[in-house]
Amino acid sequence: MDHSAQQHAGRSHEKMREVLMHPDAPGPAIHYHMIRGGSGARNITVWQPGTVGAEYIKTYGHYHVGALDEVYWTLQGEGVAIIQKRAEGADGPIDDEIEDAYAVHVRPGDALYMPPGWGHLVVNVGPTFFVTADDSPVDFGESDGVSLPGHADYEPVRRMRGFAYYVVDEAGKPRLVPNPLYRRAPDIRIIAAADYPLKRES
Ligand SMILES: O=P(O)(O)OC[C@H]1O[C@H](O)[C@H](O)[C@@H](O)[C@@H]1O
Repeated sequence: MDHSAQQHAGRSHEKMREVLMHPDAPGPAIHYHMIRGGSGARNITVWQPGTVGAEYIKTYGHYHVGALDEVYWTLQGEGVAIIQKRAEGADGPIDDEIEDAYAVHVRPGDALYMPPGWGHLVVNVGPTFFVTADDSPVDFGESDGVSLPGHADYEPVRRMRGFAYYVVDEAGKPRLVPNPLYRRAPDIRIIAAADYPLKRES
């Protein structure tokens, strides 16, 4: 089957306003570009450089549905990944209580593991396009499988207007700003990829 005409999508500023620190700040029409080939051919994501109301351009962010995990390989540019785990309540995860979180500085050659259940987004903190490859699956049978795949849950992120931390530009350097809508989140710092402890179990 030739899916090449359906393989790409862009995340619009209108959609991103749901999760921005400053939703009314101006931004590029498209924040990032996605090309999906699935776990075999890989998915490629290209972030625009720049900021929106001081916040660096980022992906929307999502939690995986079910036990799906994912690896991101940085191909070009400089990024910060935010990975966060919600507390578990009697009725499932509690969206505004983050039990554990990491902010990881990534550069070309770094591979970053996103474990099942952990939410993840990635921010472009450099002056160039930021480009990654990843191995999450794609289903072209879904109505919007490239832009909004069924294995990703965006709703908790929309409700919380983003993740527990926004990554903002402060005099040319990334700084974490807590999202005040979260009731609980660990106090974290940006760490190097070499110090990130989560790994795929083989
Ligand atoms: O799904 P979003 O939060 O918009 O983030 C976008 C990215 O997320 C996933 O992890 C995909 O596998 C990437 O290929 C995609 O480009």
